[in-house]
Order: sequence, then C-alpha cells, then structure tokens
Amino acid sequence: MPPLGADFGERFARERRPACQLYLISPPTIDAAFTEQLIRALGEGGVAAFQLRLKGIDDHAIAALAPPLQRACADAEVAFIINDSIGLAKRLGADGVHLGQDDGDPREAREILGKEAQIGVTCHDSRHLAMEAGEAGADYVAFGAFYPTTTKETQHRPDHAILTWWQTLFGAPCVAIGGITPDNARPLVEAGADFLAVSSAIWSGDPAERVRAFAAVMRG
Ligand SMILES: Cc1ncc(COP(=O)(O)OP(=O)(O)O)c(N)n1
Ligand SMILES: Cc1nc(C(=O)O)sc1CCOP(=O)(O)O
Ligand SMILES: [Mg+2]
Repeated sequence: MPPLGADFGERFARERRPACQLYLISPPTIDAAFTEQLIRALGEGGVAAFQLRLKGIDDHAIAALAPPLQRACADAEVAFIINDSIGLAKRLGADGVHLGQDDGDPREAREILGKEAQIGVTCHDSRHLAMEAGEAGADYVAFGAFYPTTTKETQHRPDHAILTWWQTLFGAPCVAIGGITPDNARPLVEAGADFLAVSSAIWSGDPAERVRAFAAVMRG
C-alpha cells in the first residue's frame, strides 16, 4: 500500500505529526510526454500522492490515459488518486478518490471503494464543511484556494488559521491547495498543513527541480 494510505491510518496513534509532504495534481490536460514528467517528479521522493485531474474529457478517455501514470505511482509507492469520479476510481483500482462538494457522497465512495481507499473532500474555506466531511468518513479534508491560481476559477480564500484549527481539533490530515509555490509554501506548513497540493508550480518547470525546491521549503 502506498505511503499515503499507511500514513493516514497511523496518524491517530502518533504523538507527533509526520512532516508535511507534497500531493501532486496533474495538469488539466496531458500529452504522451507527461508520464516521463511524472516519473521525474516522483523520483525525488517526498511526494505522498498524485491526483489525476483531467478536465474536459470523459471517463473513458481518462481511463485510457491512466495506466502508465498509475504504474509510475505504484513503482514510486505514491498513492494514485482519481479526481471527481467514484466510478472511475473503482474501475481503475485507484488508491482513492477526491470529491468536490458536488462530486458525490464520501459514504457512498467508502461503500464502493472499500475501507482501504483514501477519500478526500474539498472543504473550501469552511469549518462546517470540514466537520461534515470528517463525520462522513473522509480520510483528508482539503482547504483552498490559499493563493491566486490560474489552474482553476476559485471563489474561496481561506485564512491559514483554518489549518491550525483543524490540526488542533481533529486527527485526519488536512491538505492545502491553490496557487502554492516554493515561495509562499512555508506559512502553510507552519500553520499545520499535512500535505501541499500543487499543480502548476510543479509542471511549469523541470518537475524534479520543482519538487526539490518544495522539499527544501517544507524541511524549513
Ligand atoms: C486535493 C484537492 N483539493 C481540492 C480539489 C478541488 O476539487 P473540486 O472542488 O471538486 O474541483 P475540481 O478539482 O474538480 O475542479 C482537488 N481536486 N484536490
Ligand atoms: C484543483 C484546485 N482546487 C482548488 C480549490 O481551491 O479547491 S485550487 C486548485 C488548483 C490547484 O492548482 P495550482 O497548484 O496550479 O494552483
Ligand atoms: Mg471535483
């Protein structure tokens, strides 16, 4: 089982939380060269999860693109997470699914994907949504967008304090997302993010070099 799953399960038993790790989000569209980019990024270590988030194509097309990416994740012991679709996550045997507020019910995802699956839920800037997600059995809650991003239109801008609040009260990990770069990541780590979910800041340059740049900031 990839380290994301193992880590999530063990957190409740630990006194000290593990160091913040990267959660890579794919670009919204990819080409055949992307597998090599992903392998380079994952080769650096320090990445817990990769989310296949492709927009504007249907599940069949995503399923056709997924196998080499899923293999790269398995080889690197990185959790392979599917965005939006419980059905596609099931079909591919993915390690988990990320659900937005309109993407489905975490309880249904648990029934379909099983107890080992990693189920993440978008909670925007809302403590209420995060508590609901926790009650529904989410393995992680995601807050964002912390910074301006061109990857997606966003309507919510949480304060960093929401990460500290979550960390203080709840055991499940929290993910920070939205416009995160090596230059602005440190305050999110200090506020208590367990994972930084990042897309454009990884794929807009040499992914291996970008992962190293994040790792340096996350170490402190
Ligand atoms: C880790 C993580 N956090 C938030 C999101 C956003 O999900 P959603 O609100 O469903 O928006 P889309 O990504 O589907 O456009 C995410 N994908 N991953
Ligand atoms: C997919 C996504 N969800 C967000 C949210 O706020 O829920 S922000 C976002 C985009 C993340 O990509 P980048 O690292 O390029 O900003
Ligand atoms: Mg979604």
